[in-house]
Amino acid sequence: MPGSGQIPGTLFADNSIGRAEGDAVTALVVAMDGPSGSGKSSASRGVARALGLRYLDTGAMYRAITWWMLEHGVDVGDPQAVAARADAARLAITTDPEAPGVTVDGRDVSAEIRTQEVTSAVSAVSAVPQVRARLVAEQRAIIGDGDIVVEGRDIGSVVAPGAAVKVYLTASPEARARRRTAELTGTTLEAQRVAMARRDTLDSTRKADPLVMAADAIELDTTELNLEEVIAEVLRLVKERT
Ligand SMILES: Nc1ncnc2c1ncn2[C@@H]1O[C@H](COP(=O)(O)OP(=O)(O)OP(=O)(O)O)[C@@H](O)[C@H]1O
Ligand SMILES: Nc1ccn([C@H]2C[C@H](O)[C@@H](COP(=O)(O)O)O2)c(=O)n1
Repeated sequence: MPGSGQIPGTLFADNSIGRAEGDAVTALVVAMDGPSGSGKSSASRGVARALGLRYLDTGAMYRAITWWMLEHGVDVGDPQAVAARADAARLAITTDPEAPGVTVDGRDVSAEIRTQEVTSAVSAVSAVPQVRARLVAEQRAIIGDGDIVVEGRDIGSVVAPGAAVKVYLTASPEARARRRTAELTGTTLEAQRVAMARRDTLDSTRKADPLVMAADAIELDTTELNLEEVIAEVLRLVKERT
C-alpha cells in the first residue's frame, strides 16, 4: 500500500508505489481480460489493493443483469426477449477492492450472481447487443478519469482501448478447472472442465464484442504461477509501461 505522504494511484520513478503531492497526475487504467477461471478477479483485486486503485468487476455486471432476467421469468434463450428488458434493471456496483459488491434495484445480489443457474445463463445474456451497449456505457462512466483496474472479456479491446496497461491472463484448461473445483462445493473436476469450456466457447464466438486478446495486450500464462507471483508480474508490467 502507498506509504505516508503518497497519493494512491501511480508509481514513483524509484519504483515505490504511490504519487507524491504536486506530481503531475496520470490517471491509470489497467485492463485485465481472459477466459473464465484464469485468475482475473483475484489478480485484479490484488493489483488494485497494491496500487491504491479502484477495481471494477464487469463480469459481475453481466451476472447481475442475468440474475434479474431469471428472477423476472425472462427466457434467457430468446435474444429478443432479453433485448426488450436490457434496460429494466437498476444496477449499482462498488469499486472498492476490499469490498466488491453489486445491487440490483437496491437489493444486494453479490452472492446470488455466483449461483450455477446464473453462471449457466450469463453467456447467453451477455451475447445480446442491447445488454452490451448498456453495460459498456455504464462501465465507461465508472472508469471515468481512471485510477482503476478493470477486469472482463472486452476491456482492452472495446471498453477501454486506451488503457495504459492491458494484460490477457490465461492458464491451461486443467489448471483453471482445478482452481474452480477447489473453490466450489458439490462439483467435480470434469464438470468444471466441461462448464468452463462451454462458457469460453460461447464468450469467444459471440458476434458482439467477443472475448479476444487486444493487439497491444501482454499475455500472461498463470498455469505455473501462484497468485502472489501473478500480482507481482502485473505490478512489474504496470511500472514498465507507465
Ligand atoms: N495463480 C493462481 N494460482 C492458483 N489459484 C488461483 C490463481 N489465480 C486465481 N486462483 C484461484 O482460481 C479461482 C478462479 O480465480 P478468479 O475468480 O480470480 O478467476 P476469473 O478469471 O476472475 O474467473 P471468472 O472469469 O470465471 O470470474 C479462485 O478460486 C482463485 O482463488
Ligand atoms: N467484460 C465482460 C465481462 C463478462 N462478460 C460475460 C462473459 C462471462 O462468461 C460472464 C461472467 O463473467 P465472469 O464473472 O465469469 O468474469 O459475463 C462479458 O461478456 N464481458
